[in-house]
Amino acid sequence: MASLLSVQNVSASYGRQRVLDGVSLELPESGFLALLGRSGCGKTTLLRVIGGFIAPAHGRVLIDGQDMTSLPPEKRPTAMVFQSYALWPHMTVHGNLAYGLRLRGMGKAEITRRIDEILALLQLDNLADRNVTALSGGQRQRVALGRALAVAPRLLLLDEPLSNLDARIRLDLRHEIRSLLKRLGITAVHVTHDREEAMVMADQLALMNDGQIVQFGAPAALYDHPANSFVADFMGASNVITVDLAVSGGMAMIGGDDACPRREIADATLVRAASQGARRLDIRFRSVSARLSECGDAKTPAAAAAVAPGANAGLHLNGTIEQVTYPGDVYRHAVNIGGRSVLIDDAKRFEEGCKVSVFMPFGAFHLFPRIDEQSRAA
Ligand SMILES: Nc1ncnc2c1ncn2[C@@H]1O[C@H](COP(=O)(O)OP(=O)(O)OP(=O)(O)O)[C@@H](O)[C@H]1O
Repeated sequence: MASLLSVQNVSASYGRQRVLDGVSLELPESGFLALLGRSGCGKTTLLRVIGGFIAPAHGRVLIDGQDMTSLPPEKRPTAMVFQSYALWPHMTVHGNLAYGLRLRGMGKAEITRRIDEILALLQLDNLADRNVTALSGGQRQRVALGRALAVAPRLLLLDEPLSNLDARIRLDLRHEIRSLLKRLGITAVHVTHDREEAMVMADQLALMNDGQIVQFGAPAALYDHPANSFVADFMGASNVITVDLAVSGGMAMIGGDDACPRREIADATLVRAASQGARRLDIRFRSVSARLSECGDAKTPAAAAAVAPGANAGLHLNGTIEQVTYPGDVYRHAVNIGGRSVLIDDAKRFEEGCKVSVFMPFGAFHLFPRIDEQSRAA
């Protein structure tokens, strides 16, 4: 399918600070892309380059195959929704919706028809004559969205539109915006640093770090198959244990200390990495992915099998409970494994100081071999 939006090798700087570094992406018609990443990684700058508010130092932005790179925002078929709403405070809802249409020289009758449509679509009909300063945050953001949709853009740009709203309204609006855009077949790029928001709203994620896209793909692809340790961490696998890695007889050997008893793993990627000089391995996992059992229990095969069917179908690590909290539904345990503290959720409460066995089934954790610079150079 031809791309509606094509960003080609874009770099941008503020003065001497390079903020985008060779960013490329493609988005098909009706696609919903979230630019995701920590504060300062360059998401908003990329959105502004797409909208024409910032000129890139290198690269091109194409919409429907047309080069937009040197066009100002008003000449692009885009509309932006800002975090701050950016509504005219002295105008009514109707006045705000009409503003952009008048600027575009649209006739009065057509403006009225278009606005009635938008008011109905966003369930703002009964607020048309109200001044926008007398609206709630959620209503204001709906007006801002309506104003952007009224000009029928080819591409809608959303700059953290939900971040000023309270948590409950944010959850509702996520679904409302996604289903509205899908119904209208609108193509959109959405900036957020909220992983869950990006995952539930967008079809595609571009996870950014330091001015580059580190992984691009469907939410499930980034969640289940993170390309590297950074992506895994951002996608919620924030627990990390580092163990030794070696290769022996064509098998990868991991661990070899009290926290991680030595064991073989038949994994071609690990064997290759170990052969290429990786000596350490980061094991990343989510708090919900591991199960705890008391060390005494886990030593008996029956107890281990009760923890997970097929005791060999995963990894066992040894740790000590440092702290227990109850965020709701499950107990959250801070567990010390080989000097590293990780968080593990379990329906059962394990007391502080208790020695535990931590079981992680295969598929529930991610392995990232570390190749240090010396072995890489060799
Ligand atoms: N107008 C500006 N002048 C100078 N530096 C800027 C300007 N705007 C942003 N920056 C810097 O550029 C970098 C990227 O900023 P950008 O706003 O694109 O990040 P972001 O990922 O959208 O962050 P956030 O989630 O906090 O909005 C940051 O280091 C920021 O401080």
